[in-house]
Amino acid sequence: MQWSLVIPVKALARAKSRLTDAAGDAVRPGLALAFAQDTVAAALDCPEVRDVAVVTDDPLAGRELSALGALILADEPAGGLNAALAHGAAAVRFRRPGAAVAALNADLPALRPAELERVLRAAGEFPRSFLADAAGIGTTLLAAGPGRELGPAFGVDSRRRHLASGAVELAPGAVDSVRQDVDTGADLRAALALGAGARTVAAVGALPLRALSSGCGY
Ligand SMILES: Nc1nc2c(ncn2[C@@H]2O[C@H](COP(=O)(O)OP(=O)(O)OP(=O)(O)O)[C@@H](O)[C@H]2O)c(=O)[nH]1
Ligand SMILES: C=C(OP(=O)(O)O)C(=O)O
Repeated sequence: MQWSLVIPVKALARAKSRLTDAAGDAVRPGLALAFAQDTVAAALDCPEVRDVAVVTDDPLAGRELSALGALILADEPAGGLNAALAHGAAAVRFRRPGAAVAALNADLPALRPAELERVLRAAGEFPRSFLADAAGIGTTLLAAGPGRELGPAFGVDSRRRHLASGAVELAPGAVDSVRQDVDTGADLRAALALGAGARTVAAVGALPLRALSSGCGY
């Protein structure tokens, strides 16, 4: 089954606030953009992915992610992450009513196409399913097969909410790169250890050395 991915990207100036100690205001927007670029590029390289729609109002993110091949949708109705995802899924299905749709976070800089392929193949077995994040508390991917509502409930403790909503928790092996979202300096070190994409590696190269030491407060 081929999937349409919906990837939400918050305005870069406000994104990744939990990385503030590791990366100050001057570099954090560039880091958030690099995460999104590496996520979208890897997603578009995955054979199970038909297309990628990015929901964002950020002009720079829109230009850069469009250049990679993503369709850019307005961040409507300006009601936060879950409203943006519901809007994105509806827009995808307006164009192709039978689409299988999956929401994927934009902060997966180590994402590998082959690992995303394993997750999406597993998702194809269920009407609605999700993948928990590396911390085991959140969600990095929520999938809805043809004819099923996405029903996004991302945010703090979303693993529990997605389970309670009836979505099946996926447990494919060897998909660390799909689980490794980056919220903190420790997450960023973990993503770099897995092997982050080229844009993230370049953006991290611009950080002061202390940002990635384990004494940065995380
Ligand atoms: N389009 C859109 N995307 C959002 C919004 N809020 C969060 N996101 C995206 O949702 C995904 C998960 O975001 P979070 O990690 O919860 O938030 P964040 O802003 O990136 O990081 P924090 O500021 O540290 O919470 C990322 O891809 C964000 O860019 C929103 O209001 N609109
Ligand atoms: C939005 C989520 O991600 P984060 O852990 O980045 O807040 C989530 O896990 O539902």
